[in-house]
Amino acid sequence: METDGIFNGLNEQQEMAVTSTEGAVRVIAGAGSGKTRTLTNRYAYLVSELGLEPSNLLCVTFTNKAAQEMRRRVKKLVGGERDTGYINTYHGFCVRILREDIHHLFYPKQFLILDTEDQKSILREIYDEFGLKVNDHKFARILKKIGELKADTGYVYDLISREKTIDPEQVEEVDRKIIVAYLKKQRRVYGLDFDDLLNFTLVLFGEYKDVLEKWQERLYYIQVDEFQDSSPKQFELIRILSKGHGNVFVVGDPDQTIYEWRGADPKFMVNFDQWFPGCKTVLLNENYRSTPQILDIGNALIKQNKLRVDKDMFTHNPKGVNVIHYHAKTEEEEAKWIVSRIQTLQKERGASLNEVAVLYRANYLSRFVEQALIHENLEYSIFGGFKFFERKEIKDALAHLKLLAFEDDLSFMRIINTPRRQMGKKRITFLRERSEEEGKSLYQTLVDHIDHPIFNRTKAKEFIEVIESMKIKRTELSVADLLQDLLQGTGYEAFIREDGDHERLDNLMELKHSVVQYEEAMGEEISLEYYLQMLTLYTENDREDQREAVKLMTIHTSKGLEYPYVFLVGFNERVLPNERSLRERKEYALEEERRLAYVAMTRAERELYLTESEGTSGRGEKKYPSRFLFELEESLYDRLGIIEPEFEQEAKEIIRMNNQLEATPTSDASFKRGDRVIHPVFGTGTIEEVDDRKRMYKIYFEEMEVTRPISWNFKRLEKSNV
Ligand SMILES: Nc1ncnc2c1ncn2[C@@H]1O[C@H](COP(=O)(O)OP(=O)(O)OP(=O)(O)O)[C@@H](O)[C@H]1O
Repeated sequence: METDGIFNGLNEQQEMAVTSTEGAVRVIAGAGSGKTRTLTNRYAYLVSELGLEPSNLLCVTFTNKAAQEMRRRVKKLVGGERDTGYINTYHGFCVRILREDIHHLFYPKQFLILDTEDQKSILREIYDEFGLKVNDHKFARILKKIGELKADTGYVYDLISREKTIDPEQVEEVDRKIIVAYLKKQRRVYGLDFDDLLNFTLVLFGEYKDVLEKWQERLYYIQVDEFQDSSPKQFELIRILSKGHGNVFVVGDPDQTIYEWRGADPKFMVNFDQWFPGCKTVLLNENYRSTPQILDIGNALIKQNKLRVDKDMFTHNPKGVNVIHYHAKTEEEEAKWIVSRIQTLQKERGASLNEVAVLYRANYLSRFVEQALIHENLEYSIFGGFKFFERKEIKDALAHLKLLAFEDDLSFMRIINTPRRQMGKKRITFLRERSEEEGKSLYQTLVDHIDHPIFNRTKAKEFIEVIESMKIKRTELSVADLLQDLLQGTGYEAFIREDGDHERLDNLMELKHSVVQYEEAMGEEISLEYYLQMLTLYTENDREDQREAVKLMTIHTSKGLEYPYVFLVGFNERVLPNERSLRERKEYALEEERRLAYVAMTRAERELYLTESEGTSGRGEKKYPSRFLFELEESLYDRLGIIEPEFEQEAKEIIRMNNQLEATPTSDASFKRGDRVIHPVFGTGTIEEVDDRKRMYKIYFEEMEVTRPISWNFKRLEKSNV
């Protein structure tokens, strides 16, 4: 490969970044400024021009998708079948290290990797063993606590120690008991969850200098993409590894930090020279992706953030069409407009569906667009997720309705043991055999044999009672009410609530909302069968993903991607900015939400559409346009659809009120780390941590032997003299 190929089309700054191979280099690169191109070409430069082997180059990306894309591009540039395994995510790279060296920590090289579902099944076993109810100790909360424990690497030493660990039976406090039991089980199967992968690696490097030196020696050049989203531990890993040869190259855009909520800290990017004195900085501020109109609106929005360094992005791209904001009166109108616009793009611009992306803040928002697309027979696929009607909780919920309507075995099997009713394999086999002998459905067989001793100590009877009572009410109730009563009666909704996964609960709410809307749109009561038949249209699974299709995805998934035509939909207050995040993290969240809107807008190359609608949300709240729209001068976009002046007033008033709530002067920290305090309920404690972001303390309370997060706003915390 000629140097020409590598430098072809690079601008001066990009070329400087590519050829700055020695020492520490930081590239601050704005949206669409060619980060990916720069990283890829630098890698190719190291291989083709400097003659290095890929096995000496570490290239960390943020997602698996990005790693694959990078490998593909690198292969194209350098050719051949070289091992590009060190082009990887942090987790993927840690797996490689551990597969080679974890035996030092007395774990087998074939350790298991646990995903969230595995973690939950471990928890389920523990709850069963201790006879605990999920209700009191939601999985999400316990997993969060496990995550908090794993924020530090201390626990790894317990896991790898060959001494006997604490017996969970001996632990009084229930949460801690669960956590201790979790660690024990995890160790028994040699399972490592995502947090462990990094922690084990750090402990391994901390304890075994020779292992660390081997890796330091091996990795001559290190480069990291999306560096602004690195967590402290990820940064630590890079820092220690780069101590070997000192060649570390990081690329990122602080304006695109969208993972602060889970520990990313842009300070590593912004203050990089603190750790790498004398580092070189390259600024990429020419945008190659978007039209000036798109860039202007993105710039105008991101400038509202206070915690940032301005980069003055510019572009030489020719002017395009204006950005459009479409305001609809209802959600259906919004969806219909989006779809008809896509059809217009096909007709008038010759756009292919592959060139169109629909972005939204939360997964449940895909539903209304999906239905409109299906209605118009436009192919679509969901990037990084499932189509709405293919999501587990939606299929489960609908199985309740189907069971009621058809008593089919498939629906029965889906829900009989979800939530758990002790209807395991043995009892199901019993049912199956009887059902075959008697030629009846599984459900009917269960009804007929419910008094058989095998079903003692199960909750099958309660289940049947709910279904039977619903059968009686069936004709009187609307489909929406049937669904509501079924999900409540069988405990399915509570099960999802207890799981604590907000996304799944949002999806369930959205499903209910969609049934209500459907009935309203039909203008009359519809039968259950009719509704289910209509739904098969949406659940048919005969679409091939390879075909040309509109891409639907969350903004988080869209990071790093680009599309000629982008629709940012559901651009409503409470959605973007997301209400829950604002409640939890106040002004930090507001800035992160603004960055999300910025990431969404800057995905667009040629045309950008911002859409939102009036009406009510799945939670029954009135909808208003996002405050971010009002932050933008109207000259930056064309508005279609009319916002009545009174409605605008009302919207602004609501935003102002929300704003006040968010900005309610959260008091400053009155205590510092190490201070001794008295809490009216928990007693005396020591401040372990002062968290500026969440504006709270972590306090260890001695008498109860627990650590609790306490808000800075809590007024009844007093200084203790003991
Ligand atoms: N020097 C250049 N000349 C022409 N086009 C370029 C140049 N550099 C990058 N591009 C193009 O600009 C677009 C954006 O590049 P890339 O995807 O690498 O940006 P990025 O910095 O990763 O963006 P973001 O952070 O917003 O995801 C791509 O289509 C790329 O091909």
